[in-house]
This record gives sequence, C-alpha cells and structure tokens, in this order.
Amino acid sequence: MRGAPVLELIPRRRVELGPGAVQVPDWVDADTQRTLVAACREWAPGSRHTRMPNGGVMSVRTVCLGWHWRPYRYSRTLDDGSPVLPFPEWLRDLGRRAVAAAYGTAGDYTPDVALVNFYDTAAKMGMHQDKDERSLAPVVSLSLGDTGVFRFGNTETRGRPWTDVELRSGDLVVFGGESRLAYHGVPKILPGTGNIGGRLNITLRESGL
Ligand SMILES: O=C(O)CCC(=O)C(=O)O
Ligand SMILES: [Fe+2]
Repeated sequence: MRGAPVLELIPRRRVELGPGAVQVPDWVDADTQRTLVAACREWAPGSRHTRMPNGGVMSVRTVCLGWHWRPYRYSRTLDDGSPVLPFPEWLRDLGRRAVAAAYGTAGDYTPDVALVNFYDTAAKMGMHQDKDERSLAPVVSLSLGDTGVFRFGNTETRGRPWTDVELRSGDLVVFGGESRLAYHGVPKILPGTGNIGGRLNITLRESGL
C-alpha cells in the first residue's frame, strides 16, 4: 500500500526544485492539516471548474480567497458579480511562516490571494506559469490528502527539463526568486494515498494589486 507509513523511519529531506524553489516535506503539522481541511470544506461550495479562454474547462475545482482569478486576471468579484470570499489573516500568517521555513526569513511577505484547488482522483493540471500577479513575491503551496505528482520545470518552456516530486499531505513547496515564473503542473494524483478522498492544494500569492 502506498502512503505515509505510521513510522517514517527515514525522514524525508528538503528538495531544491530550482533556484529559490524548495519542497519542505511534512511541514504542516497534523492539527493545522485538520484545520485547513475543515476550512476547505467551508470554502468548497464556492468552487468551480475554471473555464479557459480557448473553451476548455479545468478538471480541478477552484475557489479563490481575497481576489478572484479567472484566466488571465484577478478581480474582486466572481463572474456573477458576487464578492470574492475574504482572505483570512491566519492564512497570511501561515504563509509567512512557510516562507520563513523555506528561506530562513519571511521578509515582508504579505500574501493576499489564495487559490484552493480540489482534485478528484482523475484531475490534473497542465504545465503553466503563475504570472497574473503583479508582485514577484514567492508562491506558497500547501498540499493535503492524496499524494500528487508535482512537475516543476523551467522558466523558458513548458517542456523539459523538469523534476517530478510526490507531494504528500502536509508538504510545502515555495517557489520564488529565479524560479518564480517556472512552469509547473500536476500530471497525476495517486488515489487512496490520503484520507480525504482526493487532494487539496492551497497556493498563497501576493497579488501586488
Ligand atoms: O496543485 C498543485 O500542487 C499546484 C497548483 C497550481 O499550480 C496552481 O494553483 O496554480
Ligand atoms: Fe500554478
């Protein structure tokens, strides 16, 4: 059976995914994971499959906090004109602690947007850049539930070279600096590896708006 064994005999090590990009395994403690999953349940009714300008529809469901993202811009309202959910202060503080864990200091990091993605076992996310923010502050990514294969590429093309890592529940990824605009995606979810029947990913960003 896959998934985290009860006793992790060999601690999982930090992985540098690129300059300024790091995976910190098991960074989110069990209590905070439960809090995040409970919060995602509250936010879930607002989630939608994002429609792309080319007519395609994303397989993940997404709900935004702080600013609403639709390709390729942010706004304060949803497509139906309703206000976006607020970005909670506790999530900003968690984001600051995450950047400090990755880089040694949070600096003046002040995330004001979260994209919360709900993956069922068949969902994936194609290679893309997070480039609709005006700020080049780092992106903080928190993973919960089923393990996802995270593909972290380069800033030039959506193709190789890339590195694939497995993001388990509680794993943190921070990408900033020279890797802030690196292409990345989620080619695969490993079903049954978590205990929430799917995968959640929360990315925190500074909109610069
Ligand atoms: O689910 C992930 O790990 C990545 C999500 C992502 O890249 C995004 O929301 O822009
Ligand atoms: Fe992304």
